[in-house]
Amino acid sequence: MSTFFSTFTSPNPLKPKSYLPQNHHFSVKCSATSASLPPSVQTFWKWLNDEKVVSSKSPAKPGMVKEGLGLVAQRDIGRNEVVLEVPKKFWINSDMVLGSEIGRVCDGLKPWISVALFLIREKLREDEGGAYWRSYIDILPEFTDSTIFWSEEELSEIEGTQLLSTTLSVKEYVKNEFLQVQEQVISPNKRLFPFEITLDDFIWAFGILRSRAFSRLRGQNLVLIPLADLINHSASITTEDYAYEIKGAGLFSRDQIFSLRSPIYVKAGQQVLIQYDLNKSNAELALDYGFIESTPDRNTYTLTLQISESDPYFDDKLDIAETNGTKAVQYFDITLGRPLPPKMLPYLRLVALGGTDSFLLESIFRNSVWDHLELPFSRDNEEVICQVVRSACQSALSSYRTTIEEDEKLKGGNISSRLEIAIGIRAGEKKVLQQIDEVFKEKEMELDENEYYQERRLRDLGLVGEQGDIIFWEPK
Ligand SMILES: C[S@@+](CC[C@H](N)C(=O)[O-])C[C@H]1O[C@@H](n2cnc3c(N)ncnc32)[C@H](O)[C@@H]1O
Repeated sequence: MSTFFSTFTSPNPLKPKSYLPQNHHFSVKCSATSASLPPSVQTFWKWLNDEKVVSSKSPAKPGMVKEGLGLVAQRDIGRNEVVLEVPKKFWINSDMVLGSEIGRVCDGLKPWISVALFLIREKLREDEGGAYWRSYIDILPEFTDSTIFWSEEELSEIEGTQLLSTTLSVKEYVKNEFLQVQEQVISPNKRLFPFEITLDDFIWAFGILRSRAFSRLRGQNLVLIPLADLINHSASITTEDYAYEIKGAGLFSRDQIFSLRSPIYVKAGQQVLIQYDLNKSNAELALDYGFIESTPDRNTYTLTLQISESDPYFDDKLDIAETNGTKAVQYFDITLGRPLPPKMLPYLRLVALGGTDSFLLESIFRNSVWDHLELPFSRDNEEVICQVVRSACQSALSSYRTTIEEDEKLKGGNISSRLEIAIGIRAGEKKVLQQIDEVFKEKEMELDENEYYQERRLRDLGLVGEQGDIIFWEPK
């Protein structure tokens, strides 16, 4: 049985927030000095020294910080200065796993599954062969505050949120992948996996990869880089430049190295931090890493709109939607404080089009239909989209257990980090829903003032006077 099984049940959400890294095997009370480093981190650092990845002159080394482990500057580090470099030999990715003892049984597996199997095996094995990666595996946390590690009680704090359904779907996905790999790879190869591997082990490995693997690198879609994966995130670093890259190891070398730079000037003793991803929503941050930001535009809500297959005009509508870069089922991410996505209103008007307005679906309008739908098309059509969206918002708002005001009161109190995430997520989603509702409420109030397609058309033909009156040619 894995050692982390017992710690899998996460801390009580009502427990006071603690910055101590309780998710690692060790517990340390003070911060950022090498003397306070737990033995496992010291062993890891010695391993890296012995392997010549680092030296006493390295600009940064592991330290205890409020986010758990982190990288602490040993001296002043300039903006864009290289903080560490890790040669390919120390990377853990699917290619490396294919060349390892379990490689022959991992051929054809999804990259993340083979790396997960590798991590779990290195964690659970007790034979001599496990010595090489032991010091790295030992510094990996048992869990993070990612919602995939939350207990049912903790998850009940995000009841009604989109994050809850995403978390449950992700866990279901991991479970299905686990059952499959257990049947096809683990069970038939008892010699390679002579220990029990549980779903919790698999969720642990998934959580490690989601929170620590680097992606979008040259030729590397998923790679764990020991040491570099100690870098923590800072909300106040907003530079979009990548802080890390893969490059050649030198002029006369074919080897590759992973290089991490500091995006800002860091004083000796301070933590080196980077921006993980400016484009991730709070729900994504909570799911991947187990933290959120207070920046308003990290709050999003995804509206799913669709052209119903039972719509008598389904084929025409789908053709128009696809010609304009949308689909039969279309997701629109709405962000707090930002305008609606540009294609959302035309899409909504298209979905709602019917009755006497359906002439617009005729093929002679195919090239101009989307332009017409950029503006209110008819009063009926505009009224329908307002009603549909407002009632969807109100129904979604009624599925949360708390109001925004109740959430605001709880914020800032003596609460656990997970409860803080839960409150931030549910308040954020509700704010976005209210914002959407507000937009369509205003549109409802403008229904009588809008100019619709027919009026625009008459005006274009010169048939509407300055005051909006229709010009008739009276017989003289
Ligand atoms: C790449 S690891 C960084 C090393 C990690 N702190 C550790 O102790 O091993 C990413 C994890 O660090 C923690 N973390 C990083 N930045 C954070 C932040 N700004 N606030 C809270 N936790 C953070 C989260 O647990 C996240 O899943």
